[in-house]
Amino acid sequence: MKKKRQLPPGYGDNDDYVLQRDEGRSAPFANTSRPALSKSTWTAPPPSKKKMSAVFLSQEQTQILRLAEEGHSLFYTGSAGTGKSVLLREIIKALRKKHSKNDDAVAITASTGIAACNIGGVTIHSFAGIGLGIESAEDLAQKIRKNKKSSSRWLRTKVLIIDEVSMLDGDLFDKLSRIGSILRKKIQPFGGIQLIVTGDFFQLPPVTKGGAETKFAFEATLWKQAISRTFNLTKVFRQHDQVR
Ligand SMILES: Nc1ncnc2c1ncn2[C@@H]1O[C@H](COP(=O)(O)OP(=O)(O)OP(=O)(O)O)[C@@H](O)[C@H]1O
Repeated sequence: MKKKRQLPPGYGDNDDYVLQRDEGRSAPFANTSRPALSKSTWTAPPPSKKKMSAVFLSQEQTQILRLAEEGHSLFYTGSAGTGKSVLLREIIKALRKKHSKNDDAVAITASTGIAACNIGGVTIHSFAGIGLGIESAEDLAQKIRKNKKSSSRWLRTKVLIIDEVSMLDGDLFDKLSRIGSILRKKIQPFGGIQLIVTGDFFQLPPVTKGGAETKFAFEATLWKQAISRTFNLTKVFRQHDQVR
């Protein structure tokens, strides 16, 4: 039976920023209630001899960037073209600068190899050193301990970025969180690592295991504990004729 799609918890909980519930998103691309493509998006800055920043983040993007810099664990989403990737690149830049003394502080990962490539990262499986990740969290943690590279990565990471989270299985999210707690000897989810998670749960779902029912990451037991803020980007930047 087809699973009913639902929004992650936290939508609308947050009063720092407008988190608009976009009811129309259960029928992606076919709904008129989505924000109209903005005409006043961005005009290229005038040519100048001085090096200028190419991106001017919107107010909602800036708000998320600021919270990421302050160390909050957050999830942000938004439909296609709302600038999730652009924002992620800015967050990575800012957090790398913040943790410039530790090269391993910012771990950039995604649920799939292609998505990871797009952001210059690795898959979450590769970061975690879990292989296929079939074993229990305890067994996997034991295995990771024997691998110096993987275990030191877990210990040195301060921020874990996960892109395309819609394709990450909820049980795996819980497992990774427990592994982090075991290896870092801290009870908090992911052993206290800051999480920056993004993706669109209305785009790509997790891969099914031989037809088995999949659990979205936001349905994970530890999702709510691990993610303190949830944001929905609403301003669409991509124009109709723009190719992805
Ligand atoms: N703050 C901004 N100012 C101007 N243009 C922006 C801004 N943010 C994003 N864009 C532009 O909007 C387009 C879509 O951005 P981006 O690819 O980051 O969206 P996305 O949400 O990741 O889309 P998708 O989910 O389809 O991958 C790009 O052309 C990008 O350059």
